[in-house]
Amino acid sequence: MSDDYLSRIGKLIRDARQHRGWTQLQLAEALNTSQSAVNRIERGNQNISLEMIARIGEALDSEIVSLGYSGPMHLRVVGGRRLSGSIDVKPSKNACVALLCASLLNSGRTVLRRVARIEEVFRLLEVLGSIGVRVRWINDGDDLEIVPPAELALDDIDAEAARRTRSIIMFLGPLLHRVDQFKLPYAGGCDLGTRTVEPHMTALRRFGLEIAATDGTYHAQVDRSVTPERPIVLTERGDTVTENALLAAARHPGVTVIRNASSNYMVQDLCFFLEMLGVQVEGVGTTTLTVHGLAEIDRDVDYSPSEDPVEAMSLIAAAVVTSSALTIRRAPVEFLEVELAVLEGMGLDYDLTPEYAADNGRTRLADVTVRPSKLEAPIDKIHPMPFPGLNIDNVPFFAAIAASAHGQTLIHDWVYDNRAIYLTDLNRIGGRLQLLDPHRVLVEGPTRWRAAEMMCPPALRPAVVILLAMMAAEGTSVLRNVYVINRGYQDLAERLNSVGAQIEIFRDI
Ligand SMILES: CC(=O)N[C@H]1[C@@H](OP(=O)(O)OP(=O)(O)OC[C@H]2O[C@@H](n3ccc(=O)[nH]c3=O)[C@H](O)[C@@H]2O)O[C@H](CO)[C@@H](O)[C@@H]1O
Ligand SMILES: C=C(OP(=O)(O)O)C(=O)O
Repeated sequence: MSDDYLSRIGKLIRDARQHRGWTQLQLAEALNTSQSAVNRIERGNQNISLEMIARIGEALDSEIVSLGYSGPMHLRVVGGRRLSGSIDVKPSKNACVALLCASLLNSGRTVLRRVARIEEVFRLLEVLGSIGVRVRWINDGDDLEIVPPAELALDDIDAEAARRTRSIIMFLGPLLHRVDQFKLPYAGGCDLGTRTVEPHMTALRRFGLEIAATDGTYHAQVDRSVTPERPIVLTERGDTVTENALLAAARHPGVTVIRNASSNYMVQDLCFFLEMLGVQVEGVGTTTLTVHGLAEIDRDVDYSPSEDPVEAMSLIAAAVVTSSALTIRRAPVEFLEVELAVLEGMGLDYDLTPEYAADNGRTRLADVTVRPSKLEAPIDKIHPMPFPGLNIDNVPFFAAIAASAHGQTLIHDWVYDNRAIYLTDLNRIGGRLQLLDPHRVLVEGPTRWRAAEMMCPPALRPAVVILLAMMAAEGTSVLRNVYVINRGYQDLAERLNSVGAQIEIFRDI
């Protein structure tokens, strides 16, 4: 094996070990070897047999080091199959990433239940692990346990992992209370055009944080004499900016008022978690949040993030485009009300069970049963608004649904510069979408989807929309490089197969 291979395998092993929250010594004991041998393997300084790679994979319960699993992942979709039965919605990516950042506020042990095993979470766990936070999957890998160290090793931050996620920006709020001076790599995420971080800087400046951005790095400096005496007025009602302000306010020992706050699902989950940490938050679900912060937080807490409304919408769309009868269980209906009202207007035949509480005790869930329906294009355009409007991340699914409906639908994504453009990839599998300008697409339906082979667009929701259309297209399609889908959905292919889809996963070796 060449040295390059050895160091790549060594890095995979180190990452898998850190995912499990194991020390090198623990892994050495499981393998009946010495800690120095594990250290050499991880540094790529040790020739390693195939048998040893397999044993390490087994010990760490990680496919990362399984042979043949290192290349990009692709999907082969045999379309034209109806779905049936029921499928559960998983906890949301966006709440999970906010809560992982929020765990940095707490010196105690944070347990997060049923955290989605998705790439976005994995990247943040790599970052947390690299700065010395003890993170490990417990209870058969269902739940996460997080224990920050007394001192964070911020100089050792895994910059590569950090740059692959936008959520790293939410480290700023918690970190500004822990260190006076620090560096963070620039935030990444879906390629959706320019996504400003200026609103974050404006909000956090009120807590004394000053940022200079040079060479792909944010250089942060905290002036502890600055505190938010007056209300913080957000210049845009963004989700992560609201969360960052909440995270900063949580450990500001005083009252912080945040106006024009997002009241979206992930913000609510974060507020419920903060309350569990002892931080009182008034106004949850409204656009004014009043936070009674604590200088120190040291509690052992156990929290269950709520289900993902965007995943629920994806599954509803899967049923619609494949003309299937499908029950989507544990859908957070409160965050789907406008979406369901629009679908009802288009003629969707569906019903809802009585509501029940999510495991966080607060979010309202219901099971949605969707039946095959003859859909008509909506009279008015589909456009997003901050909650309680139609969720921006659900807009792409309306493109697929509109393509199944009779007539023309105008989709207006005023938020992102690129996302509407990616929707026109649907034309390569039989869609009739016309880009009017970068924000507006006219969709003509109904569509006779046809199988094709293509690359995923570099954005999560449009990529899933392509997958759904492939499921509706007769014949075999191939969707290449689905990392972007795995950023936000756990085992999507397997779960869709469990309700009748035929999707095969394959990888380059
Ligand atoms: C990790 C996470 O939670 N990500 C979500 C979060 O990202 P996040 O909070 O990072 O969203 P951004 O800050 O990128 O905002 C989205 C876009 O909307 C614009 N904007 C936003 C609010 C507003 O009132 N006016 C305005 O113009 C921003 O300039 C930007 O272009 O919110 C987005 C919008 O709901 C969602 O798509 C993302 O899934
Ligand atoms: C845009 C999205 O996410 P992120 O903010 O993580 O890029 C999304 O979830 O569709």
